[in-house]
Amino acid sequence: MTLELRNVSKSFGDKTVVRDLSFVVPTGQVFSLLGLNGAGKTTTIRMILDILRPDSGEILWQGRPLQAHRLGTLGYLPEERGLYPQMKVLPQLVLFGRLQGLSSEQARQAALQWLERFGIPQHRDALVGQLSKGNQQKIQFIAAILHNPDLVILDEPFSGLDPVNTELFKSVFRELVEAGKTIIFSSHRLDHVEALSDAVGIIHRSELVLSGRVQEILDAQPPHTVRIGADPDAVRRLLPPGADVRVERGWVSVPVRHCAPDELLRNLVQHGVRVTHYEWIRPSLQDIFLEKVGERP
Ligand SMILES: Nc1ncnc2c1ncn2[C@@H]1O[C@H](COP(=O)(O)OP(=O)(O)OP(=O)(O)O)[C@@H](O)[C@H]1O
Repeated sequence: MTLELRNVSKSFGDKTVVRDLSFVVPTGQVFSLLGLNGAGKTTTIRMILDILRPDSGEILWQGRPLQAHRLGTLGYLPEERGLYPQMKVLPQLVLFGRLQGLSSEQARQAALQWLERFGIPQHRDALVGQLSKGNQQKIQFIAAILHNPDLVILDEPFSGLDPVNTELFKSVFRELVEAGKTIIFSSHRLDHVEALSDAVGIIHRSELVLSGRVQEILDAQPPHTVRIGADPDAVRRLLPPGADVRVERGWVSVPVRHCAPDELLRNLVQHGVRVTHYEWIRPSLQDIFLEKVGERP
């Protein structure tokens, strides 16, 4: 009961864009695809959607090719807007619902519920092209999930959203997870990825360079920094000259490679320095990503 990519490759001309990609997403899990611009994420998503055919390899949902499943199995939010700007919101959502196998009435009821959930029932009769960017993104999101698909693919779902709407999208996202949906999503916002995903795959130059459960990847990293609540000068005095001591918002940070953390804490206490906080910091997903791709995103 999974989405499975087995040794999938795709080239355009002589350029290989996805090379021998394999991963498994169990039903009900959230899997994030990460990578720099041009790494091959959207191409991978398009192959899962059967918009593009892999040159080799297989893509299976519940053990069968996606085309073999009933209409409406899949919901997709594309990175580029895919709406009709000259069409009104409600008729447009009804159209999308019907294309996914709903009756007009089912599509209308679902659209009205989701417009309410996203806080924009008043826009049902507006032209889509006249809505703000964030509200168009809400319509795009509704179009992806209106027909209650089992597999939901979201390409950059949070782009163009203000902080309030980002939180709203996150809460809808969590509701989809609670409802047992399998979700594949791609985002350059690694804080969202860390907060929302069960597992990630990092694609770099067309290849999967790291994949696994987020918590296991994070737990496997040794701490790289000590964050201390204490007088920065007192900390500096107890470190070798030239140690990289940073002070940010009242916290003192020292890379682990510049101090022996246990010894530093002992020394601080022995020297009577008041320590209000002492924490070992592990690399975040953003740190791990930057290390794997070796470049800034
Ligand atoms: N239809 C196509 N014909 C030729 N090259 C293509 C085609 N589609 C994508 N590419 C190339 O494949 C590479 C991967 O593109 P893709 O859109 O999959 O990257 P991405 O990881 O989604 O990037 P981004 O984060 O910028 O969306 C890019 O170099 C792109 O130019």
